[in-house]
Order: sequence, then C-alpha cells, then structure tokens
Amino acid sequence: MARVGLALGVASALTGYLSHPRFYCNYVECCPRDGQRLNASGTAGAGGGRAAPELGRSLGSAARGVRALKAQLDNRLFGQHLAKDVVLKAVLGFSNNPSPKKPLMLSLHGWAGTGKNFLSQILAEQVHPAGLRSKYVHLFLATLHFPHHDQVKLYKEQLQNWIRGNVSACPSSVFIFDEMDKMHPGVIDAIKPFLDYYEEVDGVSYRKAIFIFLSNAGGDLINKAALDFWISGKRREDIQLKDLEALLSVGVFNNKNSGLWHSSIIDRNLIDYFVPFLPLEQRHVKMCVRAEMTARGYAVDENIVQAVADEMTYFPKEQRIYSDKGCKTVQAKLDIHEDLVMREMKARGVGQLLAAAHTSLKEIDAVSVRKV
Ligand SMILES: Nc1ncnc2c1ncn2[C@@H]1O[C@H](COP(=O)(O)OP(=O)(O)OP(=O)(O)O)[C@@H](O)[C@H]1O
Repeated sequence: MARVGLALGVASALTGYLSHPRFYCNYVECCPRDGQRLNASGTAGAGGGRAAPELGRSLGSAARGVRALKAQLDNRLFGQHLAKDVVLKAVLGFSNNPSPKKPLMLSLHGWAGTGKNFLSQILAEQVHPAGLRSKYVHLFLATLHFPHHDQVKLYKEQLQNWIRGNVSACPSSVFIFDEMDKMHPGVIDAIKPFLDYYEEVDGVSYRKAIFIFLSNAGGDLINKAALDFWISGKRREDIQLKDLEALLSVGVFNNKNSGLWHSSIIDRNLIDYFVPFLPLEQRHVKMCVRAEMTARGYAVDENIVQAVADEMTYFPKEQRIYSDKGCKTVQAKLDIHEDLVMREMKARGVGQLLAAAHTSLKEIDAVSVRKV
C-alpha cells in the first residue's frame, strides 16, 4: 500500500514537473506566451539558442531580452549604427508594452548585402531561438511565393489564411517578407487588416506578432545621402535617422517597384519604423571576412582578409568607397581562398611527410652502417 502511494506521489510529482512550461520548453519548441516576446538568454542560432524562453512576464525579462539582442547586434552586425539603434528602440518599446495596440511592423531598406536578412534573423532568433527553422518564424520570398502577376487575388487570400492560422497558433509569430521591391503592388495590402489598430479580427488578435519587410527600394536614396555625408567630410556615424526616414517613406510610397507603391499600409501609417541600411565600406567588408573565418574555425589571416576585400567591387567608380554587394559575396570568395589554403596545407603536409620519411631512412641507414 505504502509502495503504491509512493509510486503515485512520484508519478504526480513527475507529471507536474514535466507539465511545467519551463521544463517542457527545454525540449519542445514553445510559443512565448503573454508578454514574453524576447529570449533573454542571448544565445544565437538554433544550436546554441535552445534555452527555453522565460515564460511569465516581467519588465526585467523584457529588458534582459533587449540587452541580449543589443549584444548580438553589437557583436555581429557591422557598420549599421542606424539600423541597430532603430531596431533596439522599436523592440524595447514593443516588449515593454504588456498590451501593444498593434503588431510591430518594421520596413528594412538598403543596398544588397548590407545585412537586412541578417538582422531579421538575429531578431527572429531572439523571439524564437530556432530562428528561421522555428515553426513560428515565416519567410516569404516575393519571387518564390508570389511570382505571377495575374494571381494577385489568390495570393492575397492564401496570405491572409496563412497569417490568420499561424497567429491563432502562436500570437508571437514572426513574418518576414523578403524582396518587397519585387512584390506585385497590392499583394501586401492583403495584410493591412492585421497590421491595424484592431483588438481582434475575426476572433484573432495580431497585436503580439512581428512583421518585417525587406527591400532594396530606397537603397539608392540612402547611398546618396551616405555619399553626400562622406563628400562633405562628415562622419558616417553622425548620419541620423531624421536625415533618412522621411526621404525613405515618401520615396518608397512613390516608387512603383517597392511593393508598397501607393500602399494603404503607408497611407495609414502602419509601418512603425523605416530602418535604413547604409552601404558598407571596405573596412566593414574586412570585418565580415574576419567573422566568417572565425565562424569556420580558422585563425584570422590578414593576408586573406585583404585579398577577399580587394576582390570586391566598389562604387562610385572614382572614389571606390562602398562595396556594391555589401558583404554578400564574402562567403563565396572565402570558399575559393579556403580551397587554396587547404591545398597549400595539404601540399605542405605531404612535403613534411616526405621530409620526415627521408630523415627516418637516413637514420636507419646510419644504424645499419654502425651494425656492419
Ligand atoms: N552589416 C553586416 N554585418 C555583418 N555581416 C553582414 C552585414 N551585411 C551582410 N552581412 C553578411 O552577408 C550575408 C548576406 O547579407 P544579407 O543577406 O543580410 O543581405 P541583405 O541586405 O538582406 O541583401 P539583399 O538585399 O540582397 O537580400 C549575411 O548572411 C552576413 O553573413
């Protein structure tokens, strides 16, 4: 009898422990519930970021989450002081607010390879540690998911259903729309009702979701502003959001190829922040090369860093200040160098083996001679 009681006690303690969200979420991906929208662990990526989100809200945990995000951005995102500041400010406001009036909506703009996808992934990882692999993080590519101009009506319907279904399952879902500049104008207006200041739409609240648009539209305006700063001898770090924000929103609204051309989303001021990405200089490209070498487990070799940076192309043609693909081709270029380095190391390795064998043979010969 006592044994049965003990077994029941242990079983119920175990069930209680296993059903505790914190324990459970160490092993199964969980949707952060009420208010807990940022992972305070500060770990990045699916591998290292498996720590359970801190369930149960407190301002302290939101602040820790934002600090963790700041640390990630400080360490990993180069040359983007504006994007960093704006996103941190936006996320701090959003996660400090226990009942936001609308979802967080960010529109990221800039030249290719300047870090828009990269920053979105870092942000998504803070909400859902598995990042893009999380079932609560959704990435749409205009050319892949909405390729045909004559199917806009169908896309709108599908998009609404998809978002409704996913936010019902997880209010803190993250939706990233890449290649907005290739999106047919009008498709994106389908999500306008979800971005607006409604408490609920058909019984679903979208107020804890995060929507991120990525676009090259406005990149030329940002580049021109950055170049003007450079020409007038001012520091890049002194460019302020107010120098670019109005220029961007108007530029994007009036740009037929922005995906937001005359969009009611801009019209209704539903975009919380326009986030500008500055063109990257050679020193930033070098930082990307070093980060990539370190990530691959190599000691940083400054000769290779310089060689990769030299292979990139820069604009304007005369001054050659900004990398025209940002850091985008760094990985591919490093692959080639890595190949060369490996071959050289192998060749060196074979040479060393031969030299060692030669020495051994000589030693054997010497012993044989002595024996004779
Ligand atoms: N500012 C940056 N700091 C650190 N790494 C960067 C930065 N920009 C780009 N990278 C590196 O280059 C890769 C490609 O950049 P990313 O995909 O974020 O560019 P993008 O701005 O989204 O470009 P596109 O507009 O062409 O999609 C990233 O995965 C990252 O490794």
